Amino acid sequence: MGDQDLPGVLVSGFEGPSGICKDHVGELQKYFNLITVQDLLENKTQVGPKIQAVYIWNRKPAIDQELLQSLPALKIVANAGAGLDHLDLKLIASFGVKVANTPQAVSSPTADMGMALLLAAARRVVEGHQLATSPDTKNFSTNWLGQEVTGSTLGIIGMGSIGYKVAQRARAFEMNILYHNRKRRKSEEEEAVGATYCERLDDLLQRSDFVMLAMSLTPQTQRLIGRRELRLMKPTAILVNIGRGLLVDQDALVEALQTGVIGAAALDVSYPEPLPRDHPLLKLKNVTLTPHIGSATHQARWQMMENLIGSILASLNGLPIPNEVLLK
Ligand SMILES: O=CC(=O)O
Repeated sequence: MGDQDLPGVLVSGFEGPSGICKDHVGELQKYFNLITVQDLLENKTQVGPKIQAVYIWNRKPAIDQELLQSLPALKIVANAGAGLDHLDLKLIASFGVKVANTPQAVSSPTADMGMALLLAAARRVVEGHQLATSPDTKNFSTNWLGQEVTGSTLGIIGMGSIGYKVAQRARAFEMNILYHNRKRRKSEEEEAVGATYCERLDDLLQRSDFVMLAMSLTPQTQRLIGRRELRLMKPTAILVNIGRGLLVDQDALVEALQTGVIGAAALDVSYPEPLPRDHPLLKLKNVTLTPHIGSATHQARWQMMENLIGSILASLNGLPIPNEVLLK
């Protein structure tokens, strides 16, 4: 534990992949007394009442009824990231606790990641790397053909801040851009990136060479891309997912990739994460997988931490909370 006079903030831990970012601990300790879940478990009655905020990093710690009941002084749950599918917002609100997240910090790096995956899958970068570094040079070839990005059509599903930044980037690659979203963007916003609205998802799927999933996971978007939707796509189409694994029916995706229903997939997200090591997606050459690293840059992660510090301090001081998540 840190300085006992500072406000108590619960963090998942300091160690391992689910701990908070190691480089951030010193900065956080300038403002807060960091209390780990382990500290809380070991001494619930003494530690629980000191905790005024929960700092969620890598979707940890999980917030459930039992945890909320053990934190009587809790004011805010501060979540690193844009997605909120791991939080029960109604439950948290029922305890009078606020929620904040960090949407601005993640949108550019996640859009960059979407383009990185799109380009990698189109130009078969991972397979190419394996070929170029293989001890056996007999297959080394410059007849290593992929899909042309310039002039192709990108369909973006989910035109929030991440989707829009993808469109800005895709425009520089001279792509034709279609998008589908719950709400149509203003015409000036469409014109600024040259994006055409597709009211029908099916239209977008049929017309796109690349389909990029950039929406959040909700009960309405869960498994939005299933067997039927994959069959609407072109047999050469490349599906890129920078949203959440559950946006796609993964079994249907495996089948589509194995049988040539679509060309390839590039996924930053899956379910579960990580995939079991014997999962069929891991065996397919036409799959590029990364470990949910959309926002994983030094700059974005530092900004996320600074934003969360700001939101926690504002809530503890009774000020308007930057990036507060309001219940719809
Ligand atoms: O997954 C990343 C995020 O929710 O920002």
